[in-house]
Amino acid sequence: MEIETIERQEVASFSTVEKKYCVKDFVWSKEEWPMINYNNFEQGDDIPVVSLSTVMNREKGEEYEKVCTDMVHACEKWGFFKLIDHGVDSEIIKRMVGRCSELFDLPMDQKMKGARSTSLPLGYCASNPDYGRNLPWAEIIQLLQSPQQVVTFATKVYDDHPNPLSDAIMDYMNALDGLGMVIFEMLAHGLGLPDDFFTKNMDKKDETMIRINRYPPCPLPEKCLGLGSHSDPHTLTILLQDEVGGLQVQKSDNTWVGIRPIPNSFVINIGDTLEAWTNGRLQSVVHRAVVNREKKRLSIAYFFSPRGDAVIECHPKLVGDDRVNTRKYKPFTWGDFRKELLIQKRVQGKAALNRYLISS
Ligand SMILES: O=C(O)CCC(=O)C(=O)O
Ligand SMILES: [Fe+2]
Repeated sequence: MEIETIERQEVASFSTVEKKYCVKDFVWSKEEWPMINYNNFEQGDDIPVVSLSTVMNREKGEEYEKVCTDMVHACEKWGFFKLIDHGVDSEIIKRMVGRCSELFDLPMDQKMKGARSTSLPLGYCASNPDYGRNLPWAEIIQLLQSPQQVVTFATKVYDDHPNPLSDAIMDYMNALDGLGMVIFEMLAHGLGLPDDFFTKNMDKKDETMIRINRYPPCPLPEKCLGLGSHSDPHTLTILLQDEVGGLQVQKSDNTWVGIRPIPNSFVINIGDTLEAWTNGRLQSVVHRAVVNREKKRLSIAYFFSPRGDAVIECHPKLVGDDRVNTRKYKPFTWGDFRKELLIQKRVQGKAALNRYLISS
């Protein structure tokens, strides 16, 4: 089929009663067209795989030290690693994936009952109209780690209470919270900081957010993106991706590499806030999601955040070591940083974090 004909097609998976989309609305500017396919993973196979099998429920010995160091090295070099043997109950994951897929398969008018409001980006959204041009080829649900908000959302969509969707989401969030605290402690330990350096700021969960992304098959994947290039602004992301593939990470030479999905694993990546908190030691790396013609894809990103009043200031141990001998970022609170993010329509690259850079 001619490209022009494809571009004129209506996109049923994103169109609502109020707004009809055609493929052309999702075409990105040329510089952003993905040059490697969703299922090209070879270049990304160097991204480290970390296993927790030898550290879960064990005394903290030599093995623990080694895995902490490996984790830190992965985050210094790549900002990303794959986590296997993570101990999260596979039933919880299966239920979460099942319930979320069911939800995305519902008719649009039912999903729109849980639509996000204009003031707060929480709830269901078909693509992301805030982007103006360059619309993401994705349906997105964003919710805070708040049982009340999750129940309200699920009840709006399904009109019933109690509800298997909200139970699945809450169980998943709670399980990932536990895993996240383990990772934060290991990163702090591997950096030579007190183990609770990060976690002591994470006692409140309501700043933590989940984003569930579903990418329908796309008739023009060479000109569209599921999610444009961005870094995650929060501290740490635990990402679950299904077996399809589509997550790509930008290397320091600006080339893109695909992350091969491994069954029963998570992808962990460092967010901007943790980069600042570690004086740039751990890298928040730009990534994106590409789409494909044949298969729908599901990914679930869980973004950890500290309390709003937590001051993001690196530990003195990370200043003046042999790598960095000055402080790179002004201290800021997560609450202030979050406010900045809400004002921006699209987070592009690391513009938000760069505001706090101390110019040298
Ligand atoms: O779908 C993916 O693999 C990436 C998702 C992502 O980067 C995000 O939600 O921030
Ligand atoms: Fe992301």
